[in-house]
Amino acid sequence: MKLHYGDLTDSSCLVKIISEVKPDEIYNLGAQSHVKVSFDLAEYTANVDALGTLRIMDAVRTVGLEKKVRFYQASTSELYGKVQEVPQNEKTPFYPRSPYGVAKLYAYWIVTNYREAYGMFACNGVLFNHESPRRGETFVTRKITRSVAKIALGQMDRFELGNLDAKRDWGHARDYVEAMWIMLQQDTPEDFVIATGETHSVREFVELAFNHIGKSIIWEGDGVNEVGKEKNSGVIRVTVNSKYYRPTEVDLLLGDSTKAREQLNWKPKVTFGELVSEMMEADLQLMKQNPLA
Ligand SMILES: C[C@H]1O[C@H](OP(=O)(O)OP(=O)(O)OC[C@H]2O[C@@H](n3cnc4c(=O)[nH]c(N)nc43)[C@H](O)[C@@H]2O)[C@@H](O)[C@@H](O)C1=O
Repeated sequence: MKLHYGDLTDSSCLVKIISEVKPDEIYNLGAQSHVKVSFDLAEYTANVDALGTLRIMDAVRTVGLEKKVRFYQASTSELYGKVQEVPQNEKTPFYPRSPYGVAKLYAYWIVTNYREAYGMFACNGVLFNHESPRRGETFVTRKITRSVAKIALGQMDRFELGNLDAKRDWGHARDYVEAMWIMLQQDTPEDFVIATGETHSVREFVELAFNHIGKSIIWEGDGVNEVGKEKNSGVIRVTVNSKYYRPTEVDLLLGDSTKAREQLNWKPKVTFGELVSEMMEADLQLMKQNPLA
């Protein structure tokens, strides 16, 4: 395996890498992927997430591999944003709610357009949130499991979150990466929703993470004044800080992956409870080994 340095904002390096490697498959997972950050870095997010996708596809055409390369685009449930129906499937209209979502909307359509215009084997995987112990520390699931692990080990007293009512269809990244690969092994390129079909609130994720360390959380107050307390001791473990709110929020995501289940014979293997446990165990280990992690 060889690592090539490159950047989605640099067309010439993309052409060089693709002409050297002559790949059979390309998985475009590159992005500024943090939704909240995209409000502060809107132009950069558009450049990387929207035009970056165009740059890769054009690089494939420039080197004459458009009939050979299979291309996977990391599309996202953030396209549904202010959801127009519940649950969301491949036919649900899009209504993105962040610069990230809008950039990914461009990417979705340029993939579709290049597939139709140039006969490229290109697929949009419309993946709902997928998590694992490798999740970045500033995404809500990992932020919770890291913080709860630190609380269990006496390294932290409490932590802050934003909107506790947001609901997400959270699956395990391992299952979802398998779906990406299966999409590219088909006879024809198509778009697929990948989701568990279950939705849970941030609040529920917190409760399960604390259950994993033998603690129950009860909630008191409203909005920014809400707190999560340990049921037995009354110690406050979670507070709300409005700095984590987004200017426009995606309140509820729930995916319908019937098409993938029927056509790709794909289904998620890891349950929500197993996902939270795996992430908790990994962060307990990490914080034991390195309290400064
Ligand atoms: C599919 C999609 O999945 C991800 O996007 P995301 O859903 O925005 O992920 P997240 O973990 O940042 O937020 C989930 C929810 O949790 C709420 N929330 C509350 N309190 C905090 C908090 O303290 N931090 C964060 N980050 N979120 C918080 C927040 O307001 C939101 O409603 C990316 O991979 C993206 O690239 C992607 O494509």
